[in-house]
Amino acid sequence: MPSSRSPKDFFRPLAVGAPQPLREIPARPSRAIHFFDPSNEKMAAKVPQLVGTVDVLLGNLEDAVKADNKVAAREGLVRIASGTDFGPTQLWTRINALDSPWVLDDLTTLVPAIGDKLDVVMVPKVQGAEDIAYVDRLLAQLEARAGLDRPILVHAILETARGVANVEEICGASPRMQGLSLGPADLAADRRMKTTRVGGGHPGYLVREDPRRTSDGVESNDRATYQQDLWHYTIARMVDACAMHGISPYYGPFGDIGDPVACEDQFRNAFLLGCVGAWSLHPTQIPIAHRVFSPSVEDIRHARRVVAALQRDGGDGTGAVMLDGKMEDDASLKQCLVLVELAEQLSAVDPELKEKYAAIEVSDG
Ligand SMILES: CC(=O)SCCNC(=O)CCNC(=O)[C@H](O)C(C)(C)COP(=O)(O)OP(=O)(O)OC[C@H]1O[C@@H](n2cnc3c(N)ncnc32)[C@H](O)[C@@H]1OP(=O)(O)O
Ligand SMILES: O=CC(=O)O
Ligand SMILES: [Mg+2]
Repeated sequence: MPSSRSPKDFFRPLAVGAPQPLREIPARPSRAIHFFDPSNEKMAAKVPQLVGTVDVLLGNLEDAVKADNKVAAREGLVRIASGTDFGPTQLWTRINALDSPWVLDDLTTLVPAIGDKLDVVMVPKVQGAEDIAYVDRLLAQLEARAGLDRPILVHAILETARGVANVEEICGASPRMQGLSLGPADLAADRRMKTTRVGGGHPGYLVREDPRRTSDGVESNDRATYQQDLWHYTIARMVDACAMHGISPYYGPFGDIGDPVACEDQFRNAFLLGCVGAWSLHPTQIPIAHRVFSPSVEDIRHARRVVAALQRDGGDGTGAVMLDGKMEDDASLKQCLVLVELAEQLSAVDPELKEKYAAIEVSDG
């Protein structure tokens, strides 16, 4: 709970007439958050055909949109959102940074015009709870004036050293907080890391096998090296902070569009650590994110077998059993239920996955 508001006030609307804040953030699948620049005509033209093929479409107004195109991007997003039926696909936007000359107009334009269609506002370069408090109050005022009946949620990008230091208070700063994304490019710059990439690893960040000596005492030069994950620490902190506050963590961008293999690896590391999705910068990254952030048929089969084993003969899920030579108990059951619940949520939005998961046969034993 943030220190700036007492527990009794935490779920009160921040403006008279603003919608009631949510007590729980709905777990809507958001495996790929697909970025498009609404001022780019070619990209904008692709939005209608992307509806239904991706969990989230995000109209980006911040970095990657030229300064001269900021107004066109904002107006383009209003036009696209007004003229598109998004069906099951969520619509998000990334507004400009809170210290930029554009952000006030971003919010005061978007909320009255398309606030009823916007699910989530992504706020870049969040430094602390005070940034969320500012957006929270302003959104409440704008929602009240626009007569909106549901609150727009807020997603923070973790891309400054101070933001990382304050990650727990950011996650708990408002009932609007929906999630956090890692912003590896800005974070690297802010931390003065010596990298030049948008996410992903670096061949120089590695561990090396110890030297091996042959029987005559000569050192072998043949020592294996293993590239390490530059983002492990930050993602792990994000995951814990999000879990503690009941919101969702996401890996952010992977800039090497031409390297789908490394993109998939980076996304999978994040998935295994607890993230629910990642950004897609190019249409080719959508299927990668959907594949990675959907549990495999094998994982769901195993998870269902564990659930069945612990609930067999009226079992209540407690105790220990042996399955395939391994001990399963209350704790492994809970892990399996995470996967089973995710499969159910994904089945509700993805007919292909629904069919695959439904076809899984769970054998006894
Ligand atoms: C660090 C950060 O902040 S990351 C987040 C901010 N960055 C972004 O949002 C980047 C978004 N993506 C892009 O700008 C582009 O994909 C780029 C610059 C990376 C590559 O663009 P291009 O060189 O045009 O890619 P490419 O030639 O492969 O595009 C093929 C087609 O897909 C379209 N396309 C490319 N990216 C997208 C996209 N994100 N959404 C929809 N359509 C897209 C192109 O317009 C092109 O259309 P066409 O066939 O009608 O000509
Ligand atoms: O905004 C994203 C980043 O990596 O920076
Ligand atoms: Mg950034």
